[in-house]
Amino acid sequence: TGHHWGYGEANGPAEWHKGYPIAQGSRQSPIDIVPGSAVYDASLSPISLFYNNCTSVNITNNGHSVVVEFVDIDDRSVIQGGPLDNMYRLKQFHFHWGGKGCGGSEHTVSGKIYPSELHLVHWNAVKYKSFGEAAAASDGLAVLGIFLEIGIEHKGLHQITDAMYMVKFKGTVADFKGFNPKCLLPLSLDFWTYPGSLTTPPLFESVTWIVLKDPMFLSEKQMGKFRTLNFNGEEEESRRRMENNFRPPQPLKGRTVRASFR
Ligand SMILES: Cc1cc(=S)c(O)co1
Ligand SMILES: [Zn+2]
Repeated sequence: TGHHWGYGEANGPAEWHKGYPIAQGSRQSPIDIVPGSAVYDASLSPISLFYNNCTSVNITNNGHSVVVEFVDIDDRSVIQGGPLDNMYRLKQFHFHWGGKGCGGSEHTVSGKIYPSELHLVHWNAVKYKSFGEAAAASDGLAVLGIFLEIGIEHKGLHQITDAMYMVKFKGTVADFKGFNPKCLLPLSLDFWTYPGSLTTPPLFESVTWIVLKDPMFLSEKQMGKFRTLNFNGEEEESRRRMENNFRPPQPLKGRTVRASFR
């Protein structure tokens, strides 16, 4: 059916406003984070991640990214603290990345773009009955953003990059049990936070963003495995390598970015 959004010339971020007018809204994501302009807020408590009983279910290629999904029928894996008024349930995580030698993060820091960015998506199950309902509510989602930087290989990431051959094409899914994303966190949980949106259509302005200051590191070889994924389905003749699946920074429109650290 019709024209679907993507990251190509004809259907990429610059075109999304045609199908999703909120793309030009007042709290869109990502943004360029300028540390010098962030406001230190001593009232921000530390972020707490209770992932010890998290239950990963599968890994899938949805034609836009590679996604690991979790059981979210109870509060077994939640994020709380920081700017959040209550706990939010972990639903899935996914990545955005660039082409070889190129940037691919969505948030930038004083214009610096990272090779990739990990998004851990959580929803407010205290106030809303489903992810879908929460995703459309101004305080419905909390996304933890973690930059990826090229460096030493990441031991915890191997389980993910080793599974990518099973989800090469759009619409493929594979079992992916027993993965705890806690292993992906950097040492420091210092963060910036601001009110924003999903970075893909429908671009709902429902996300409290929590972006960690420090990146996690992975090797170029591991980063290369992300680029073995395809945007296209196995049956499509046009083979399109999955890369540059990131939305560029959007206007701040008067928003304040708060910092949990001095
Ligand atoms: C729910 C969701 C959140 C983000 S940030 C994304 O890229 C896709 O879907
Ligand atoms: Zn994302």
